[in-house]
Amino acid sequence: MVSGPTDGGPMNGAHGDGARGDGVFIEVDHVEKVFEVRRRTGFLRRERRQVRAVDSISFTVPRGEMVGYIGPNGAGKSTTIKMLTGILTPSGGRLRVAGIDPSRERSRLAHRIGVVFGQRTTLWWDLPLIDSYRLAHRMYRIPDARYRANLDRCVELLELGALLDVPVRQLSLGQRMRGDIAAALLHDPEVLYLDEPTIGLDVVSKARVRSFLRDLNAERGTTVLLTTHDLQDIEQLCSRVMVIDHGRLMYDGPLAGLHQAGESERTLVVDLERELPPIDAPAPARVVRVEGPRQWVAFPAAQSAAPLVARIAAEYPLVDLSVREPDIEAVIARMYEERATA
Ligand SMILES: Nc1ncnc2c1ncn2[C@@H]1O[C@H](COP(=O)(O)OP(=O)(O)OP(=O)(O)O)[C@@H](O)[C@H]1O
Repeated sequence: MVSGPTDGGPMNGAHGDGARGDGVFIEVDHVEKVFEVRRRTGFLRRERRQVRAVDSISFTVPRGEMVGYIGPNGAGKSTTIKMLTGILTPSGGRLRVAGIDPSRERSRLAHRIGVVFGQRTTLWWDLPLIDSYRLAHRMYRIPDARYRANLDRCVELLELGALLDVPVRQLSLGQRMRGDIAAALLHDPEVLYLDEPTIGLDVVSKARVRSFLRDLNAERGTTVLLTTHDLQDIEQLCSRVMVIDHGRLMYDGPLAGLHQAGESERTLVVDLERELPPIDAPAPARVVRVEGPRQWVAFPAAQSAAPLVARIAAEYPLVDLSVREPDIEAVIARMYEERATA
């Protein structure tokens, strides 16, 4: 990560090979992963079943982009990341990272990628944090000057100075996560896969991790693929988001477009002078909640609020009103619901 563009580091395409001429760094073309699962169904009986964890997914990621990869539990996110790192071999389709087929040349690729799994650590549990970094130094054969520069920068930006001599098992979750992120970056990876990097962190630690990732991407052009259940991670870091469900890509585009894709709604929060029966709103607008004199009227996000506001103001004893934009959680929940009932 931390090599500057002038010190001969790998940033700015200095690797030369790999990324296509058009800047595409990750290529996923109709990739599938099918697991064979055996289930006991009786005393000596076993049933074989296939789980299609990833179902003909295609996308490309250009160098330097930060992309969110989201979906409900069991959607196929981790399986995709495991195929991108070469841990798993696809059952079908074509996959390239920096021009490398991950499962065929896993160790060659390992020098160019960094991986952080929020729920597991790659650090040595009983050893002081610094020992895991020394090990990575040797394992990845990082040149001494580069290692020192990268470590110094990570220590400074992730505030690890006081933690280097502390055994990993004594670190808090947030401290360990920052330690893990540093470990993944010491060898200057061009792409960083982050699987739930802010899970379980408090607000301050989340902010610190997000700000570090933003800087890393802006300064070093590191490509980032981010899997998370925390949609604020996506809102604050990614201009593009991919939504996966049941192994299929449901949406790939800018965050703003998700609202449209989810056919989301806005809500008019209406304060009346007194408690009244639900407002008679013209369809498709409708009252979705009533609490004393306050009522919530949902209407399509693409529609102007003005006619609805004018009508309510003319027909009801209005005290105050405000319009609430849909939050991304609601939009995505709606997308999942629609798919489940389709
Ligand atoms: N090694 C495996 N053997 C059999 N089935 C598996 C295996 N790994 C994953 N699966 C199944 O594949 C599907 C996708 O799992 P995956 O872990 O990729 O989902 P995910 O989106 O990462 O979920 P989560 O958010 O819960 O981590 C699930 O149905 C899961 O049970």
